[in-house]
Amino acid sequence: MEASQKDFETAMHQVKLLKKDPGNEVKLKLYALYKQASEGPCNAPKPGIFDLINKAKWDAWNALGSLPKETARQNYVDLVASLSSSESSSQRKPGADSKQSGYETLVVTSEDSITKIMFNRPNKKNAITTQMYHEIMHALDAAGKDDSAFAVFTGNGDYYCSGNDLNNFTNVLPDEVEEKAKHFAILLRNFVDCFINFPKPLIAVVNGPAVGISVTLLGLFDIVYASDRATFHTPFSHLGQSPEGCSSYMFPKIMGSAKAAEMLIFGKKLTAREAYTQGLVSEVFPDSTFQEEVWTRLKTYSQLPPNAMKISKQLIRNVEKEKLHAINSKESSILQDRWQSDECINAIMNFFSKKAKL
Ligand SMILES: CCCC/C=C/CC(=O)SCCNC(=O)CCNC(=O)[C@H](O)C(C)(C)COP(=O)(O)OP(=O)(O)OC[C@H]1O[C@@H](n2cnc3c(N)ncnc32)[C@H](O)[C@@H]1OP(=O)(O)O
Repeated sequence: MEASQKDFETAMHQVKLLKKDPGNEVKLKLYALYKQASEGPCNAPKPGIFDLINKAKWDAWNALGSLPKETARQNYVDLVASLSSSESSSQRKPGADSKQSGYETLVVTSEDSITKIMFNRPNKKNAITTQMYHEIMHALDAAGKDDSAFAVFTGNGDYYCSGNDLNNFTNVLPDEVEEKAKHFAILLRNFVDCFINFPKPLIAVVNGPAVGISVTLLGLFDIVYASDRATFHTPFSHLGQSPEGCSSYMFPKIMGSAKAAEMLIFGKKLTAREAYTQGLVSEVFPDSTFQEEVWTRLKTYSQLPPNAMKISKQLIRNVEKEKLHAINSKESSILQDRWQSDECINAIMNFFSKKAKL
């Protein structure tokens, strides 16, 4: 059920009862969601650069873009619920719903036999930092072993995920480039291996635009539900890079080589409907009812016998597992070279000099 105005007001009251200061990042998130839910997209003039507090608040609100009021209200209620529940977790009975601790870039929750892994850097469009890669690997490992029926990825805020955080490649001295590239190739390979190996059904709830590695990985997901606001974009050539996440194999297999080439070589951005037509997405929902429809459906599916679902997923996927590992290894090693190329280094510098936003 979508959060009502009454739920929203109750949550506003609950915030005041929190005993622990949730920290500035969370407070900014609460502020932004509150403003978006009550007033809609940011319409206030941007504060001056020296007005630090008001600028941080404005940035947080503005980062929510055109997120619908209802979704903001729901996210606000969910966030307050997760803050309240983590405060009272010491009194909670074992087995009850819980937000898992130890994550800074994700919100990981277990509810209704579903492990939900939410990218949680909405101000940065959920770009994946090195820390986030590690947290995702950790969350997947735990979700594979816990008693949930399946795992669901989604994004907080207006984006699903803007792909690799390009800051991962900045502040590297010239004589460190080779070593860093090797380090990231190993990280990438290990990261994608976790998706190839994940033993249970893996579902993506694509709440908004998806870029780069967050798109390519979808070929390794079992079901992809998308809001009609979502887009799918892999600007590898623009960045002097090449495909990863086994997309060089999975995308041609899913959508045919001609369509895959438009995405992977030319960086063609697909709408949710196009991604559905091309077989990358299982179903598209209107954004206004997306969360309610998808989660109602997933809660029903999560009551199916978990072992049967797990065995079916493995039957479908395991035939190609070794091949996927080999492809992942090859893609990672090619990227290791690409990251050291002038094409790639210049493209990343352009992004940060704001000349070439993709
Ligand atoms: C180690 C393994 C490596 C695996 C390799 C994977 C390859 C890829 O994933 S390639 C794809 C990389 N991603 C991109 O190229 C996207 C870059 N971002 C953008 O083009 C735009 O930010 C956007 C289209 C996603 C959103 O544009 P919009 O105008 O709406 O918002 P912004 O003001 O640009 O973004 C807000 C804020 O977030 C920062 N940000 C967003 N995405 C990234 C990113 N991928 N890396 C770093 N930072 C990102 C953006 O800089 C803004 O930050 P400030 O508010 O501080 O300016």
